[in-house]
Amino acid sequence: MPCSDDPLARLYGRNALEDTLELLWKKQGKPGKRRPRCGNRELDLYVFFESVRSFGGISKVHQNRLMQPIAELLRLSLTATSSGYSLRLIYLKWLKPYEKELEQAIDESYRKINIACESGRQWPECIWSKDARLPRKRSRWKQSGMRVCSEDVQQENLTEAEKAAVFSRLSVNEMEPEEQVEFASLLDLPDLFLDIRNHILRLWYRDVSHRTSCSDVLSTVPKRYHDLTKDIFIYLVRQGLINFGFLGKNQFPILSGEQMEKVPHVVIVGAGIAGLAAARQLCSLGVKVSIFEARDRLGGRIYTRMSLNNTPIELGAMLVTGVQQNPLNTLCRQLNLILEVVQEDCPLYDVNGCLVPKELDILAEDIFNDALEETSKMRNLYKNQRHVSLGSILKKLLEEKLMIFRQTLEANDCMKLTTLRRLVQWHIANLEYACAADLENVSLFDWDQDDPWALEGEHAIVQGGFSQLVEGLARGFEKIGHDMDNRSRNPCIFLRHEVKVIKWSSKKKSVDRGTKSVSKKDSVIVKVQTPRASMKEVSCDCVLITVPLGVLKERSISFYPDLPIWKQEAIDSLGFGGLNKVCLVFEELFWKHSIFGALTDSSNQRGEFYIFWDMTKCSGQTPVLVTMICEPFVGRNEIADNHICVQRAMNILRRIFPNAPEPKESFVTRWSGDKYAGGAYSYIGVNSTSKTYDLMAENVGDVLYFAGEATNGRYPTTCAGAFFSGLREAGKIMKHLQLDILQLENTQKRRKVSIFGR
Ligand SMILES: Cc1cc2nc3c(=O)[nH]c(=O)nc-3n(C[C@H](O)[C@H](O)[C@H](O)COP(=O)(O)OP(=O)(O)OC[C@H]3O[C@@H](n4cnc5c(N)ncnc54)[C@H](O)[C@@H]3O)c2cc1C
Repeated sequence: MPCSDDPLARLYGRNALEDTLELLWKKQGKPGKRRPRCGNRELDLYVFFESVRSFGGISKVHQNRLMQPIAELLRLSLTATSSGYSLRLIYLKWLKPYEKELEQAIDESYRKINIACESGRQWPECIWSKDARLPRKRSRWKQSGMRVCSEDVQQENLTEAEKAAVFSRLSVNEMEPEEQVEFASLLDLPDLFLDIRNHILRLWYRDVSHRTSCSDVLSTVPKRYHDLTKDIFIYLVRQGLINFGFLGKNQFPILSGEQMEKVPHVVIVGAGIAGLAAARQLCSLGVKVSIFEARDRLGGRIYTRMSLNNTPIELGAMLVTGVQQNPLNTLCRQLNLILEVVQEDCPLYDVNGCLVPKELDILAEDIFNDALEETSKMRNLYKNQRHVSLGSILKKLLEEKLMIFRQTLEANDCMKLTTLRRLVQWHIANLEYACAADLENVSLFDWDQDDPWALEGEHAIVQGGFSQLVEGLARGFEKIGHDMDNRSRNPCIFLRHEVKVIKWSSKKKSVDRGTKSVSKKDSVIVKVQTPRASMKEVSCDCVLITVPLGVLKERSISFYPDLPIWKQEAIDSLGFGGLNKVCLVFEELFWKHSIFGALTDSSNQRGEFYIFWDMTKCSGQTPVLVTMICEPFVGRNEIADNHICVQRAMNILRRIFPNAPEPKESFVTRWSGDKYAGGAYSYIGVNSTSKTYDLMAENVGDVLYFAGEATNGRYPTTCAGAFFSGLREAGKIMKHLQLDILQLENTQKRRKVSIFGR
């Protein structure tokens, strides 16, 4: 029987090994035999035994000198000679005498689980790979086709559990740094941790429309591992890795009036995706949550407006970036929404309206990418000048490359160089779109610090509009748009309620372990301006602030006492830039590409209407084009009238399509001038570093928590990053308030779950 590639089967195999060894030791009068150690750590006997077996037994391992790869499977950093020798001795002493019994017991456990899988009883379905053997390699998958309904993500060579781990952005066969901290006692047995963790993730990803309960998980796992499984389950819930989003009707427990008094109360400022993600997570655990939102709508920088003929127009975010690993993909599955993958091909039109010849287009892209690559090598050269900008170095390098190219040209070929210059400007604009900043303000050192965490997969748009995700997250919350007087037992979102003042104290609070409630003595006071412009005070145990960085920079919310200096400095130094859209609704479709670019004459216009996105698929019918205005040209367009912005966009479009008709409807955004946004998204400016994001995320004195796009250094700028940050802070608050996730689960079961989720 080969080793299993399935974590659950491995858990049963491990359990069988442990049972058998204990029995045999007991028979020999050696109960509770201590575990062998090697390289200063406890040896994982199950992995050891199965690895030796998969290599054909200890004699073969010895003959063929295979102990080194086995040491690697055991994660031992031993030299070839010492590992071979000591491991062999350990095997001969601890496992060899029991080989037969162990083989029988493990194989029997594999057989049983196989039968259970085939008959669909008792254990959940397992992927059983006949040739699978340790180690499991993390592999990637091919990009999928045009339409993604996420369950059809076909990942090659990955088992179901491995897919679940990859979906969760976790390493399949390594403990993540956070996991190592939380489960330090398992550092010697990471495979045990990983098998349980990956198994739980798999159960969740099998059906993300329902809550995966701890008892569901325990019913599948050998008793020996129940305590550990509970801990890992709680950790995964707290980290927002399972049981997030919209989980059917029975999501929120109903609290009696008396319970409402006792449970902790959390105020969330802002009903963007970060605030809603946190609110949903906290409510599902029985926390009393009140969300205050200054606008009269949900979603913040996710804003789908309906045109006159009911066509969804994305005025804010429009792309689900990296669909395969994006948690918003899971939300789309839960809400039965369809994601349409965007074709990446982006032909570029020159100022004369003709397509740029392919070879020139490729050449310009190569020049740009080479120069960009070289900027990272320049970091060493400028390491003592932290304020050097990406723009200053990149532009120098580009100029050098263009000069070299010029020397290769014939005298009559100078047109080529001019086009090449325009193309290079286009690429600069495109990077300024991604950064929401003039590259002259972007840090040379850290601008791309989030690259290692880029989410896998293509980009996609949400059919019907992005705001549906936000509406989904807000299901079950009562929306109150008038002066607040919350008698409702439902969790509430108070629209048109602007938080003006937050009074807080960093004094430690006492948590009553009996009731798990936090003493109200030092609670935070939040002052809110209601729709009728009166001020109300609300007290709570802690506040989660999810307002955009632009709002914090403006100091539109006053803190008493002031925020600590480190926090205020982080707010002041992190960059926050602009991006606007002009959305054009047409009667008929007259373009053929999903995305296309337009070159401009002068670098002084490079980011104005330089790219056009076909958003027709968002509605499915009405032709819509969206074009961008990027930094550093956002300001001058925000002061222009709408019709002027539309005409500027149309002028560019008519260079390409001279007969383009007037749009029948148009929308122009002004995110930088928006009082409740102050810009589009964050970037690492010349005064900040990647660490600034960590400071943005740090809570102040267990009472002020911060979420939102600008608090997520791994996934900044995006909706996914904002969503993650909401879950992250909900997890921190759960931990601080000592919320007992399992106790809540049991209470819900006893009450047969009364709900107010619709
Ligand atoms: C034009 C544009 C295009 C974008 N494109 C994409 C894209 O394609 N893909 C992508 O992933 N991301 C994109 N983004 C970024 C994305 O929209 C954001 O990262 C994300 O929506 C941020 O969510 P959030 O919850 O952190 O903040 P927000 O959505 O801004 O939510 C914060 C909320 O706080 C509220 N608020 C502010 N002040 C107060 C106050 N005093 N009291 C109460 N409430 C207050 C605001 O009204 C807002 O609703 C784009 C952004 C813009 C502007």
